[in-house]
Amino acid sequence: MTSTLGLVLRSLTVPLADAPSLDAALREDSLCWVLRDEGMVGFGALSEFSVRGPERFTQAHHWWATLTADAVIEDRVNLHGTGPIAFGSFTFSKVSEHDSRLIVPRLVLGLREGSAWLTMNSFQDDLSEERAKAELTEQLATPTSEQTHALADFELTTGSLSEAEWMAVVAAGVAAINAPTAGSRAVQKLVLARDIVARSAEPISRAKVLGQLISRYRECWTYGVGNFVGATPEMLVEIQSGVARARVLAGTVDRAGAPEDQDYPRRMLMNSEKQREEHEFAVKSLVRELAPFAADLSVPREPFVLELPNVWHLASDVSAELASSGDHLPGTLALLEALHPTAAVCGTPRLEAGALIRELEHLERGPYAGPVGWLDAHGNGEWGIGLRGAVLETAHTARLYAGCGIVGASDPASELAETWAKFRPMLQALGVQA
Ligand SMILES: C=C(O[C@@H]1C=C(C(=O)O)C=C[C@H]1O)C(=O)O
Repeated sequence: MTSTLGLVLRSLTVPLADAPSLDAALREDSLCWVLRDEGMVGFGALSEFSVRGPERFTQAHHWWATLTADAVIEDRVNLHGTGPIAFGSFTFSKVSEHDSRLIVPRLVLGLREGSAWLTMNSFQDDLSEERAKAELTEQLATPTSEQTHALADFELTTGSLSEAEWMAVVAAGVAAINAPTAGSRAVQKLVLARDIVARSAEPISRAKVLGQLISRYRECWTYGVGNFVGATPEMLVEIQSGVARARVLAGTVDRAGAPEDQDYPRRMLMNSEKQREEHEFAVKSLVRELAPFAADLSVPREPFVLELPNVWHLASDVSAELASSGDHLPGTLALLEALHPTAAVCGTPRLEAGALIRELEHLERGPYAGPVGWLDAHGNGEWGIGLRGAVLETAHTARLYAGCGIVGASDPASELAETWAKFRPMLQALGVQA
């Protein structure tokens, strides 16, 4: 943990003409949050807060609130993401041995609505437009890895469980759903995940991996916070000017080998009782947790089919006007704490599903399926669910995670196949697969 007691955060945001594209700006250790070429890339860590345990959101909130309370901010751009921001990643589990963290970069290059900006943060009185631009030029001059994106030489191994063991876990989950034990509330949906490990002969280029994800997964938020990288299609919550938006996903069909038939995804998702049920659980759980914070909540009657390069998902975009108590809107981190984990990554009911995951899954999820994103000093931010990602454990090793919603009608072999479809974005970005 870095103590920032007594330090005054200063932040300057200036418009930037001739900005490089965000993927071209990525260096090996950049922070990243990009959707369709827009978003933010951060350089350097001015200040970082690391935390573990059940109070991780509250403690992170206090750190950020203290740091920004007396901040001296000059924002000449005023867009979503300008001013001082912190990138962050929180573990799925409150008992995880991985750190949750917030990182305030020294520099942020941002692009939104066609406008580019540069933010410089400091604890000294040394901010100026010239200095910020000079530091960006210096950052961009540092080379990224020479590794070209050819199919690299990788060895893939299973992580904590073999495929057969994981299918047995899914079968146990299905059995628990179909024959609930007396005395506890029955689990109706459960999300079970697994991990695989990719070892590369060559050092993995984090910048290239992120670049691949940005260019291939245009409907996904490509994130890079510390050693956690990926491209998630699921928005836990975006908060902008008092409005919260979420994109809830659940229900998946693999596109690999799918028939050409245009109607196939709709038929497989919209007309499938199992998929619709899984989706319903996820939407309901989000709405239930969001409702206490909302003055007005808008929930679509029907989901839509979201097309990604690897899979189709059932998707629902929910939005809410946040209710203020006094003159305060709920803090971003308070909202995250309430919404996480949704039934898209945990299950229904949440407590019982969580207990069953701990009992059955045999996986340290780390940051996988936890919130990942950024927040500003005014309560705005974007927090995706950390899916379709990997932890770059060493220069040569990536641990990939994927999970599936399990209901009473789930089949272990189909769920195993679904995890492979969900590993695909990272496998392709690493160069393990074409
Ligand atoms: C759990 C994951 O994805 C979640 C589970 C889904 C499903 O079971 O259909 C779909 C989207 C996500 O909400 C994952 O990608 O690892």
